[in-house]
Amino acid sequence: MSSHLSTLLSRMSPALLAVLIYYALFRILRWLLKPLYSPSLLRDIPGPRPQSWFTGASVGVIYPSCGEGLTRTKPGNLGQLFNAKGLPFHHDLVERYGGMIKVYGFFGDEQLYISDPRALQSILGKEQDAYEETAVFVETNRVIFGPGLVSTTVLRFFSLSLVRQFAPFLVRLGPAWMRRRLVEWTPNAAVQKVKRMSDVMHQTAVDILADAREGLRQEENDVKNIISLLLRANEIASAKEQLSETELTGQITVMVFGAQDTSSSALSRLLYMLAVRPDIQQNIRLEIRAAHASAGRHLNLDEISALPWLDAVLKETLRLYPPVPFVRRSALEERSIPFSTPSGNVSSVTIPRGTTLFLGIAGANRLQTVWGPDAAEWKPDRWFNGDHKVDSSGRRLPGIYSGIMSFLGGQRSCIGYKFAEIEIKILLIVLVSRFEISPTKHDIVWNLSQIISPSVKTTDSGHIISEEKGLPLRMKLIEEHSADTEFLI
Ligand code: HEM
Repeated sequence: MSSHLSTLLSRMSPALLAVLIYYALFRILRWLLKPLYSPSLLRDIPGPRPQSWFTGASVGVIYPSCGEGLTRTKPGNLGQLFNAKGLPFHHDLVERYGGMIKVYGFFGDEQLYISDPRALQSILGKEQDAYEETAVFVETNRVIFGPGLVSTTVLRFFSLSLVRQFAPFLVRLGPAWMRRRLVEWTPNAAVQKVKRMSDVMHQTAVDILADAREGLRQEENDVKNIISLLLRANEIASAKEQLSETELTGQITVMVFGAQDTSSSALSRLLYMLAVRPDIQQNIRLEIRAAHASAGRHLNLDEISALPWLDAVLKETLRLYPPVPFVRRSALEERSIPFSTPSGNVSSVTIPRGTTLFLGIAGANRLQTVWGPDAAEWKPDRWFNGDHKVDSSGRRLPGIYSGIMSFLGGQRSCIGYKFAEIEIKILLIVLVSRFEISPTKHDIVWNLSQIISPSVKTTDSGHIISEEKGLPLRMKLIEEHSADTEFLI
């Protein structure tokens, strides 16, 4: 390939070559100077000062509360928004600058970080057709969840979170088999780990499809699980609408893994909160016992839904600790986004086509204007105090689940939120009625990736010396249940 290029260049007349080089330089210069002659439409939006033009400057300040992981990164770096230890940074950002914030991506690219209810209503509501998932999100998912498409990382010196930004470009590097080879040859442990993960996900999806087909064959029409229903619907769809085998596998992967890590993240945080708050754990236990005593049999879905402490604890934990703290969108065309200013007035900002928006799920879930001055505290009983989930101008957050944003809102909100709710409640009923849950002496940290996950931190003189994924908790069997062979649920 390079010999072709050098042959081509050697045959080109020097004059033509010079014109091409000058033209390329002109385009680059024009792009670099654009901010000087065309003032930014986002110039009045507050936000942290840019410090690095190349990697984007998310913040001009190092937040002491962000922990060692963040203070170790260079200031003014996209890595801060995507840093594994960057959760407090996201919280501080919204507390400091409010619901509409300007942050910076690569090459000074201006982006918005939005938690304001009015703006979110517009983006996820009546204007939702003007926004789409970012190319980064789509391509990364295609790379990781799509079969044989592992092609992210030839840039071994970048961390994976940063590499994610390059996925849209890298995914165009030739056909799938070539990208696969590139990844196989990349001498980087993180890249190889993603490749193995992707392979396991793909193989699992293939196995699930095969099992579902076998189940359908044996049980004919009496199959009710979601994957068999999908397969059957696909079989009877017209040829034009039918999903290919690759698309089917991709759907299964997204469904299984979109459901798994989010739910397990939520459950981890719930168990942890109950461990550190034995009083509230006991409230749940008592109401479960009372419900069992009055029903005298397994609780049905309505009876489970009617347990007030269980419900309040789930809502409050998902509010304060959403497993997915933000999602991103890209503007398909120029749009105006209305938002409330700190003084309570309505303002608006016009965003150019292609602007990247961070939809701040965690930020919106903690807005004092919506949740009150104790917004940053875990207080399940706030859910007993009536509906105060509107901001000062009467705006509700457009979250699909009780006005919290954890499952998002609008047409691309979580399709599995009801399933997640009931699944988590059933698991908690089983665990809390059988075990007393308490914390261990381990130091737990909550890591930010696309989804939050816990790990155990070992420190020496204030420095992290090791970290291991997991959440050790003490589970003590409650005496009266030691002879149980069956749970009442
Ligand atoms: C606590 C558990 C869960 C949380 C916090 C959660 C959160 C979310 C969020 C925030 C989104 C929007 C992502 C975006 O637009 O970028 C989403 C989408 C999605 N979720 Fe969940 N989810 C959970 C459980 C589940 C379960 C159990 C399933 C499946 C049974 C599921 C399936 C999906 C799917 C397929 C989408 C994509 C929907 C679309 O793009 O149209 N999720 N989820």
